[in-house]
Amino acid sequence: MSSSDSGFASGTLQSILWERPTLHVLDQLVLPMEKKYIKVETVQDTFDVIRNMNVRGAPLIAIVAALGLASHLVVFANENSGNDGSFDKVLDFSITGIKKLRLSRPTAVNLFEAMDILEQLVESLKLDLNQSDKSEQEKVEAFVNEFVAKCEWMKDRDIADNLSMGNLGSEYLISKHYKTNADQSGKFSVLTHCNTGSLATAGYGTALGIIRSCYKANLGLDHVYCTETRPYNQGSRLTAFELDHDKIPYTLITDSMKTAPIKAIIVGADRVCANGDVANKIGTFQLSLIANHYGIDFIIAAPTTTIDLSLPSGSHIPIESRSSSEILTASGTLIENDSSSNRNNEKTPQRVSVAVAPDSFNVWNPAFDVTPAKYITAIVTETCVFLKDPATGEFDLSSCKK
Ligand SMILES: CSC[C@H]1O[C@H](OP(=O)(O)O)[C@H](O)[C@@H]1O
Repeated sequence: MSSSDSGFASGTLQSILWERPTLHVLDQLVLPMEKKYIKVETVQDTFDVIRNMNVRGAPLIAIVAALGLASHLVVFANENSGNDGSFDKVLDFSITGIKKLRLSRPTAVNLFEAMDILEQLVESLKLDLNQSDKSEQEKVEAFVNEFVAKCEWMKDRDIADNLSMGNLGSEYLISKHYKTNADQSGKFSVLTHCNTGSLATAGYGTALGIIRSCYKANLGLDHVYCTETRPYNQGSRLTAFELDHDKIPYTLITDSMKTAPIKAIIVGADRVCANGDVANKIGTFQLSLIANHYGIDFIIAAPTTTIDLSLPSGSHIPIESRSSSEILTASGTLIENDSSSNRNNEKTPQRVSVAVAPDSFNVWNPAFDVTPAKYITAIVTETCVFLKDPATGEFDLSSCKK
């Protein structure tokens, strides 16, 4: 089932709609031309919307996985309530769902952090409830309530992290006293890549959250350049849309353009390693080289749920390779076409894909690349801004250096 409205209501940009136990996700494959929510009812639905990138973004992937599993668990528990062995069935269902969702996308560590939390919760509740004198039905009810509450906690934690990161990152940017123009007015612009806003998280965003906070502070940031971010076009379809929606001055540019008058590049992350190497959307690494060539700051914004201290460096990060069709075609939306009008003769957008090369051409489509820590100026999280130790030139992500 999906609810849609063509064009854009002035409502807030909500990547997910959660009304326990029902989950709808905003279909990002048809944004910005169409606002359509998809109801996610099963673990398979959840896997599919993540795998197919109806929803995307490191934090959002984790939260949709958790809430999608929670939604299906409630229905499964109701269908099995009162039957013998229903508690064991619910435990098995949860573990099986967690294992399946771990396979949806490999690079963003947030997904695995969330699945680890849920797996540990299942194990601890299994022990506690089996040691209790509760009935089978009471065990199931207690388990489901705890599981769903934990998933809702992840959603709320993400929003809180983003707001905190926004403040810390804004303070950091302003502390740099960038002077872009001759009048030394302190006005400056930044560039961002891919989408790291409300559409990549449960709300507000990471790098785009910092941009939102800094712009609202009215202490310098007055323009944002965003790259289109081929092949999925997160920048042209999602980030430009978010900036337009928030009335933050922006300019959309191609991925190859590097002539913008910027003072910093600020991007998100899908996985930050122990040494500060970062996996992020393909094209990020070359931006870090450009930043270092021109001597401008290259800043990573990521909640601590994106930090993976188990990996010593970026060479250990699994990089997702996606379908060649995503590169061989440019997807868009057909607006002006008589055949696309509905029975009321209103123009309804139709999603179209146009071939940019024959499908016989050889393609390589890695969704991410790795930026070495040496090209990174700062890593902003919700708890602190990590800077390199001047003595070693290295990040120590186990402690915060403001
Ligand atoms: C807020 S982190 C978003 C992060 O995720 C994006 O990847 P994808 O759109 O493929 O999920 C991109 O790497 C962003 O930086």
